Amino acid sequence: MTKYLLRNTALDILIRVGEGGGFSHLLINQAIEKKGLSDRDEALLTEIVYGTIQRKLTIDYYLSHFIKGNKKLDSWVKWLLYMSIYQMTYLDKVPDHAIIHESVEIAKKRGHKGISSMVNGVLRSLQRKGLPLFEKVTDPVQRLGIETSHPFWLVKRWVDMYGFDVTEEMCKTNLHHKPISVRVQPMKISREDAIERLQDQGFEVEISNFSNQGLIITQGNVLRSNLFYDGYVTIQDQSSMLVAEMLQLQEEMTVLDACSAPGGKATHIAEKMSNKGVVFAYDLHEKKAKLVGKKALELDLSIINAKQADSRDLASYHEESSFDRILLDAPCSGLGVLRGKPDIKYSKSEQDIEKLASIQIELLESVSSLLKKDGKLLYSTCTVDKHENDNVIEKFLASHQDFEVDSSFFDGLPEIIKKNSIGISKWGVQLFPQEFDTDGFFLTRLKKKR
Ligand SMILES: C[S@@+](CC[C@H](N)C(=O)[O-])C[C@H]1O[C@@H](n2cnc3c(N)ncnc32)[C@H](O)[C@@H]1O
Repeated sequence: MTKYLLRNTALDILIRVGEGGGFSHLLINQAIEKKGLSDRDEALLTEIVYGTIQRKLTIDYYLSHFIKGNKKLDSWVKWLLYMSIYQMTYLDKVPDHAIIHESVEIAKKRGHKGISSMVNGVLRSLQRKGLPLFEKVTDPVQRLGIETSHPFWLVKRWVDMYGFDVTEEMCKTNLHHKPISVRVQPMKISREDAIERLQDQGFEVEISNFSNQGLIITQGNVLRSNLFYDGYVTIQDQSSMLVAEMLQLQEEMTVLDACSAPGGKATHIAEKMSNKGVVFAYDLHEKKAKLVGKKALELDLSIINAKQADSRDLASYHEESSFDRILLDAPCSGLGVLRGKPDIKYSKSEQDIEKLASIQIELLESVSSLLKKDGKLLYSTCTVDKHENDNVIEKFLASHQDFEVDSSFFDGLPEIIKKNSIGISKWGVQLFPQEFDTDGFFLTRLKKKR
């Protein structure tokens, strides 16, 4: 594909994301499949789209110094400028004059001469004058938001919850790539053999401290390895691997995974049970529930019973006290996964967080009645927000005297977390992305006393 076409494709994706017409990771995958891109083109397309979205607010601040007044730009022109400024500022491989030339060509084809001259003028004056300084922004919270491209409300919320320093580190970490980690399917291959085979194929691999099935791939695209194709390893963030590790699973248990799609944790649970027992895996959406079944098949796990259901109504399918273990990996705002899904930081609002917190409580209330006495319930989210994490647990426990936080949960955490985590509270563990290079994630384990 020519560089011109590649940038045009990137622009199409950015415009659709900007209009709320899809998530960037899905649109990129669609484009890659449809256009059959080479590895290099795929990497550049991904870099331009993700990078531009990831830095959107910072770039908008830069742009505001070169387009004065309230000049209203068409959405496609704005994205073209964002995309061009991203490449000029953050990518060294392509010279500025080539980026400007192609942007002007795109502007000519999509618009008219006036627009292409304006694009040319803006990009050339940015090239000539250089980038404006952040020091001009005097409020530190606002400055942090602009510098790291996070919306003001979110930075302020995090500063109020966790303090300025933790927030600053988190925002900075969110701008960088996260290493890919995989989970080995232990019934098909040992971790040692998987390491050897991956290394033989040229991958660089490290062992995870979070799970004895976990590996971190520091070099190489594991999606292209035959171990991945053949279901010997599956992609999973290390923080998510902690969930099944902390559920104290045994063979022949009856387990509920109330919010299970696409099935990362349900399959891990089945592996921990050596595929003996039963895992009921539900999801609100039929299509998504099917993904869980598909994933179980890929990993040769037969004890997972994946179905569609609203887990707030599970009492109509299962009797009270029927599960040894329950996982509630709740729907959440996803503010812990901004490195992989940068669109989330612009699409979520404080009202969404309120709504999600009520759904999380409803789900907890409903599934908790299905837990056996002495059973364990693990609650987790991939977000960094007290309202959806600590506060949900606190509220639930205040009205459910028969439950408590299982104190042995904290003893069982990996040493690295026990020694270094800044997010341990009496309600559970908040992992920040900067701490262990994982997603931002919350988990805790509750126990039923009577
Ligand atoms: C965080 S994701 C689960 C990820 C999954 N546990 C895994 O490891 O692959 C939350 C899931 O909850 C589902 N969900 C949302 N509301 C639900 C409800 N009321 N009942 C059941 N599932 C629900 C969503 O469709 C989404 O797939």
